[in-house]
Amino acid sequence: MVTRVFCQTVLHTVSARPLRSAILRLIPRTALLPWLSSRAVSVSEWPLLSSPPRDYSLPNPSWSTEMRRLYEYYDSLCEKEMEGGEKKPGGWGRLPSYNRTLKYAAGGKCLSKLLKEKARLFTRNTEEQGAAFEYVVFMNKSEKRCVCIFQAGHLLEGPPGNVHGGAIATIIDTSLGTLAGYLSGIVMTANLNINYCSPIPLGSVVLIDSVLDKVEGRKTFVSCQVTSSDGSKLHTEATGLFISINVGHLFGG
Ligand SMILES: CCCCC/C=C\C/C=C\C/C=C\C/C=C\CCCC(=O)SCCNC(=O)CCNC(=O)[C@H](O)C(C)(C)COP(=O)(O)OP(=O)(O)OC[C@H]1O[C@@H](n2cnc3c(N)ncnc32)[C@H](O)[C@@H]1OP(=O)(O)O
Repeated sequence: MVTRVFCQTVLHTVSARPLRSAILRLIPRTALLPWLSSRAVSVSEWPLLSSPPRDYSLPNPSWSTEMRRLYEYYDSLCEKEMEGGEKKPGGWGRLPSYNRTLKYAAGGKCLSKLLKEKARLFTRNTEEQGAAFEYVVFMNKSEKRCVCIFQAGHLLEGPPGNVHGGAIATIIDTSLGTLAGYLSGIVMTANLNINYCSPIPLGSVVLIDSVLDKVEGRKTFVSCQVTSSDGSKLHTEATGLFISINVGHLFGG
């Protein structure tokens, strides 16, 4: 039962296939239900979850016209199922985003001691829409690239009227970490190198365009540029090194 809930949770919260596979490898094969083995499971197929968790990557009323315009643009590039079951190829896919990665596994044998009930993903830790990090990540698997559309809320102030450098580092880490995790499985940030070129006004919408530079064994090197939404102004540039880990490393192993 616990295993089943854990599997559901992983499938529900982790959209990147390598990362998802890595987590599911933790679970004895015999315990996996046949329907979990090789396919994505839609929310409606999860009878154990009373209500699906909120997907924070979907538009909400706090999103500005520019944020919505960019969302709709990238959404239009996404692979979509058309009438008759045919898939419209697009190359892009939107990654869902939740605030409690392993909430439903909290009753698990070893996980119960390790997971904190009150823990929340840092970038999704307020329910107040528009207050902090409003963002959505679109992934392009074949280009090994992702674009994060980010609207910075009023709680992220650093220099008056502008976004805090730590908040910028956070959304960069999130974008680069999402790309590295999507491509390489479970990873941790080992190094982030950031150049702040021009301030980001609070409330504005920026694009974080991240690409894979190279993979060397356990090391995934990625980089990104943060620009104004029309691409005319460079706000920030960064490189990141992410190291593939075994999941036990997260729990002191
Ligand atoms: C239950 C499972 C749950 C899994 C998660 C599931 C779902 C997630 C879902 C949603 C999340 C959504 C989005 C993700 C968003 C953001 C991601 C945020 C990521 C973070 O916010 S994460 C926190 C900050 N992060 C740390 O807290 C790391 C602390 N740190 C360590 O934990 C270790 O330090 C580690 C693991 C990094 C390496 O340790 P290690 O022992 O495994 O490996 P080792 O040291 O041997 O290094 C191997 C090779 O990397 C080279 N190397 C290492 N470090 C280097 C450096 N700094 N510069 C240059 N090269 C370096 C070595 O030189 C060697 O290279 P070589 O092989 O060539 O010799």
